Amino acid sequence: MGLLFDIKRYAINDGPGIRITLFLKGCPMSCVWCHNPEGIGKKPVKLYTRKKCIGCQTCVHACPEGALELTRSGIVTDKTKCKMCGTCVEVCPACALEISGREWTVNEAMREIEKETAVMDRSEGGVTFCGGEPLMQPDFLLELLTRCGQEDIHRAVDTTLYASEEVVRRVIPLCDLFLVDLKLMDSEKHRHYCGVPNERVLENLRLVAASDVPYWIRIPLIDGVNADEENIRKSAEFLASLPKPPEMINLLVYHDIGKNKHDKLGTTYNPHQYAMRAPDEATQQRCLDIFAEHQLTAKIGG
Ligand SMILES: C[S@@+](CC[C@H](N)C(=O)[O-])C[C@H]1O[C@@H](n2cnc3c(N)ncnc32)[C@H](O)[C@@H]1O
Ligand code: SF4
Ligand code: SF4
Repeated sequence: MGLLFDIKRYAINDGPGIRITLFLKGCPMSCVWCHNPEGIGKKPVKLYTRKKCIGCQTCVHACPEGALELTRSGIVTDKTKCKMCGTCVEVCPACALEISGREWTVNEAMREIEKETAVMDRSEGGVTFCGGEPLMQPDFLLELLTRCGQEDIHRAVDTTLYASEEVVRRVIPLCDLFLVDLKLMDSEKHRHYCGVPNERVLENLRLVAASDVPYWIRIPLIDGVNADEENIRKSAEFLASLPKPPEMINLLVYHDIGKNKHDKLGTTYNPHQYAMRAPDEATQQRCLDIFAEHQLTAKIGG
């Protein structure tokens, strides 16, 4: 069994071709900009969309735990009482409540993947395992990778590589492409913004680069955090020093989609008020030029 919080079909930015992307729940990092904050915790979470709520209180009366209350700011869930049974979600006439994260068997997940076989074949696409951090559920991931391999489905793993060396070594022979995030080269800053240092990421990236499996690098490009000349130059130098360069570097321009998700979770986006902005075109071009100076292929976008 594994915990998924989303499945995206017809994905065109998660690797080559048209893909189905499975989002595995749980992440050891907590990047302040994360656009999937509902995927960070290891357990299911409830999302509430205030603007959809009509205030009927059907959920309040239906909840067997008495965990819900209608307040001036809408429905509030007492997390100490809520057992995530989903009763409120089922009865809500306005679809204002949803639970993100449910258990899937490997067979169930494979059936979803197999539904996309024709599209994947036509477009030379495949399946991408994303998250959260897919390496946080290694047994589930390894089983799915094995099964997809048996069916000749192209497999990409979108990861921070923040995992044990043993897990990375087990994933390498079962994966056709790694999409690896390189968020910040300075380990202290990495810890500051993402909650953990980066040494393990860099060590595991050396392992991947020394293997036969191709990899792409993804950098969420954020002015005020990592789009400065020093960080981009250090990233380029590090990548150029690896046994095998990345096939592609995707610079993912910062967006604040996570804000809306935090509103639905009842949590605070960017609580420390860090200055985070999308870099302007001149900065984006400067970053591309630095990678080009190091004979590395980079582009804006996924
Ligand atoms: C949500 S992450 C999940 C995979 C893995 N945990 C990771 O971070 O690489 C998927 C991709 O979205 C990117 N991303 C997350 N938040 C973003 C944001 N606010 N703006 C741009 N890219 C973002 C990450 O850098 C990563 O490449
Ligand atoms: S590592 Fe990825 S999923 Fe985890 S918090 Fe950072 S961006 Fe989000
Ligand atoms: S049942 Fe849905 S619409 Fe009615 S109060 Fe609860 S969340 Fe709002």
